[in-house]
Amino acid sequence: MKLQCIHYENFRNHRLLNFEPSYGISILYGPNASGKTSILEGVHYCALTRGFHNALDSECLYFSSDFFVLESSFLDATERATTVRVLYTKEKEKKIIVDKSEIKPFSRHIGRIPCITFSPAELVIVNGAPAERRRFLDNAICQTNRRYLDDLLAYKRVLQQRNALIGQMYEKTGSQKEMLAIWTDSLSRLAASIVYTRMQFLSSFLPLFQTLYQLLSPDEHPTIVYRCSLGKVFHDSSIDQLYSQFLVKFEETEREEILRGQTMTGPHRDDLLFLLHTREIKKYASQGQMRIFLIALKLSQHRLFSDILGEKPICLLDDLFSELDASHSNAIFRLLETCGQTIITSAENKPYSHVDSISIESLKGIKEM
Ligand SMILES: Nc1ncnc2c1ncn2[C@@H]1O[C@H](COP(=O)(O)OP(=O)(O)OP(=O)(O)O)[C@@H](O)[C@H]1O
Repeated sequence: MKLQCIHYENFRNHRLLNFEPSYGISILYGPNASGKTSILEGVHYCALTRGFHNALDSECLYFSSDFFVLESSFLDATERATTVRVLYTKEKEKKIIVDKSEIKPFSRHIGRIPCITFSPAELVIVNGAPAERRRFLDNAICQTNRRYLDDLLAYKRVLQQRNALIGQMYEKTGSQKEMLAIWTDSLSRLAASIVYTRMQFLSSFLPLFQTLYQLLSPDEHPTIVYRCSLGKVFHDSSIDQLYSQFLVKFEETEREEILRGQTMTGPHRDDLLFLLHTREIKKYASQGQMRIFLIALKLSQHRLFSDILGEKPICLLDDLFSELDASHSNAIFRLLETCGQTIITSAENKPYSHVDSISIESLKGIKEM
């Protein structure tokens, strides 16, 4: 997938701006706070319907304005063009228009413009709370598997209903018990399908990840383990086996769940363990090792998407090279040369060959700095 051009109006600090990256690797350089990250964020909106790091739409609105517009055009591997327009107004919320048709719900757009990101703020995937790793895994799967996104949305709804019910169940009544059995069954089915899909994804992802990681840091041995709140699960378990395990677990923990007023087992409680030489990375690794781990995760995601979709995702890499030594930067660069369109932001103009260096000052339009 390639971004041909994108136009920004009232988006973050850009009143009016056009950006046309090259189809290979571009380094977008400029001083701090000149709006480089905001340019990547606009592309992210057009590809994945939202800004970086759960930013609210209203936060992306140029401070004193009432609306923002992003207009972009993409070309896929068969040279078919897709135009994406994102329009946000304070009053009417956000609209996504793809090739002149409005998209609703926004989830229907996910996967159309495959894209991967790297930003220093995403280091929380490696060293933050389990929810960050679940979000990484879910986002990765959603871009290539529509059913998974539907399951996740349905799971969230059923979980809310079940939590609301067990929150009221200090005094059990017959009808509440019947309702609980219905929600538990639905939740178990969805949970089994989600855990199954996550484990399938990891079994394709892990070998790719280990190979790529060792190209970046040859003497280190990373691994990833799926930690399931069900307890021990086998990688070759079927959806039906997982479903039965969930039903048994919910039966065993019913009293405790009612006492606590919440659902204690399920994919919303699972985690990924990231290990380097069998030690948990978030407890023992250096800052540089964590960065390399994250970069390897993202590049593996890129490889996997390319294999599944037959389409190379666009790479949006914010401040990629800070805190990395020259040998790791060079190794990453060699890998990026095969990744298709890549846009890297940097405070400095990096002297790499086969790279289009773009100064943010040179972009057309009015920039507020
Ligand atoms: N909604 C908004 N309206 C106007 N300006 C904003 C808005 N949100 C953020 N900004 C400002 O836009 C500027 C550009 O931020 P951005 O993160 O894109 O810069 P950058 O070039 O990536 O900086 P750095 O090199 O320091 O990472 C910052 O000064 C930021 O405070």
